[in-house]
Amino acid sequence: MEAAAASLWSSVNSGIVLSILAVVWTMLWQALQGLQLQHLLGRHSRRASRRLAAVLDPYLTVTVAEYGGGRMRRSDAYKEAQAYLQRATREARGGGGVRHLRADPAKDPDRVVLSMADNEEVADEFRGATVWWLAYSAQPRDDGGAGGFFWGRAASAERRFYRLSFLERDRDLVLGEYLPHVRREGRAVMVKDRQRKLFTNITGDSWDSDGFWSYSVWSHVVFEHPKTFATLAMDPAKKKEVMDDLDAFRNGKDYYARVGKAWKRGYLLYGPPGTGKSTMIAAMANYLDYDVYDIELTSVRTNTDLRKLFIETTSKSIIVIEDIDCSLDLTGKRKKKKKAKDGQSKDDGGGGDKKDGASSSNKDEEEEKDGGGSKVTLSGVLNFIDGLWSACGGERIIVFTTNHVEKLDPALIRRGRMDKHIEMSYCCAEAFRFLAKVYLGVDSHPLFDAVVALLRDVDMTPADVAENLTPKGPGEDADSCLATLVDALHKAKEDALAKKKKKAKGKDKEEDDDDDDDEE
Ligand SMILES: Nc1ncnc2c1ncn2[C@@H]1O[C@H](COP(=O)(O)OP(=O)(O)OP(=O)(O)O)[C@@H](O)[C@H]1O
Ligand SMILES: [Mg+2]
Repeated sequence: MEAAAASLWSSVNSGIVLSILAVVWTMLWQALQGLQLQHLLGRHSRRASRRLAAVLDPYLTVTVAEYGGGRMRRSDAYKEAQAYLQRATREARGGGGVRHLRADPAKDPDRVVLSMADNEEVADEFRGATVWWLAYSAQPRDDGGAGGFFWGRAASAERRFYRLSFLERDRDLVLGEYLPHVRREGRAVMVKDRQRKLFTNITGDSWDSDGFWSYSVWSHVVFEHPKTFATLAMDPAKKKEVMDDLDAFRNGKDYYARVGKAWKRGYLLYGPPGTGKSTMIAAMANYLDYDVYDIELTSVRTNTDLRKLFIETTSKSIIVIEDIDCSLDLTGKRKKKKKAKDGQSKDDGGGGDKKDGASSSNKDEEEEKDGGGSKVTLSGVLNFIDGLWSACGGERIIVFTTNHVEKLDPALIRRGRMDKHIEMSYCCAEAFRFLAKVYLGVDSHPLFDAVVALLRDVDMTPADVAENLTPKGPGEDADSCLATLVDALHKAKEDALAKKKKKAKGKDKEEDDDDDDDEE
């Protein structure tokens, strides 16, 4: 009982001391403000006040190291904390802000990435709790010359750290909620700030983002395609459907986890040349803010190489195989022919080509051994789309384009592999009106009706319509461009009629020849 009373008394005492200190400190602080010394002493006095308070309510710290656990790659947690703090540094103003910044080269050569300089501290608020982040660095161990070369620049660079300090009473809040919040927000900042890339499977060595000289199955350039859905001409209802589908995919992480599906989606874009399939891919990438991996299938030697390419793609990306029907003979006929030529039974050949999943990998190896040039097979591509490996990483969209959907093997384009089939068609009235608005800035014109009527009879691609609507010189305006389009449509109509007549004539002649043969 006595002990309890003593402890109560001591906590009351410490409460009183704390209150007195707080009052004294507030008075001192106001006096300093009055003397306009806040800017000079602000940071030092804040730190001193925290040390004072720490005597009564101890601080806990968490250190985030740039290269944690002896690994060669920068730790994700460090990168996320850095991105989070970069934003906090950008947003902090006045006395609470960081005064000493560190500038690192940015991807854009004219800019720098600003972060906290060493020994700078920034305060952050989270649900009523205050935390403090301190940046500091340590010199690396000297491991004597050669090692440094092999481990790359990272080994010789200084090691950087962030130390997070918080009050013990906020322990659960900070560890359980604030730190995950920092990582999440940091990731979002990284995604927003990153420069999107267009990758191609022409291999090369390069410095990676962590300063290592590395071999990569992909090489890239910055992705800067200007096309967006706002300038893509297609049936508005169809466009909305595609955009809604992309939104559902992007926000569907929980849904995919709940139904036990890998977080990926396949799109098949089909239609005649010039109807906007490649353009649609650029619009999708810009809409989702994803990287694009463009696979040139004829340069992929084996199914194993195709798998490697897939594994090295990152999430939040669109993987594209254009003109899939032309890239390779994916129907399995090639193999049957070859086996027939070798005098082998047909039964042990092409049937297995359509197998998917991990079980087909032995078949893949067999298939890879015969034939020359690219030996990617249908089963290799099926595996690539929805084999076990394809589930790694998540958040990927796979897009195939083709001019001849009827030529593709049904196994390749069944739902589940290519979940959404989008037909890109010839220019319709809506698409024309849209293009006229985008290219000429006109909503209506006396020639619109003529164009719309002609488009009903003639197949013209959006690419051709767009070309005719593009002013070619300073004297050209909406009137002249629309007149050019009407002429082009008339000509296309005449050509189509002439072609039709010629075809009919050819057919009649063939029938006549057949009749003669019968009579003979
Ligand atoms: N629907 C469209 N909306 C706006 N512009 C379009 C559209 N379709 C085509 N274009 C324009 O036409 C050009 C060719 O289009 P694109 O390369 O996307 O055609 P494609 O369907 O991929 O053709 P291919 O089958 O030959 O690869 C692009 O530069 C684009 O600006
Ligand atoms: Mg194309």
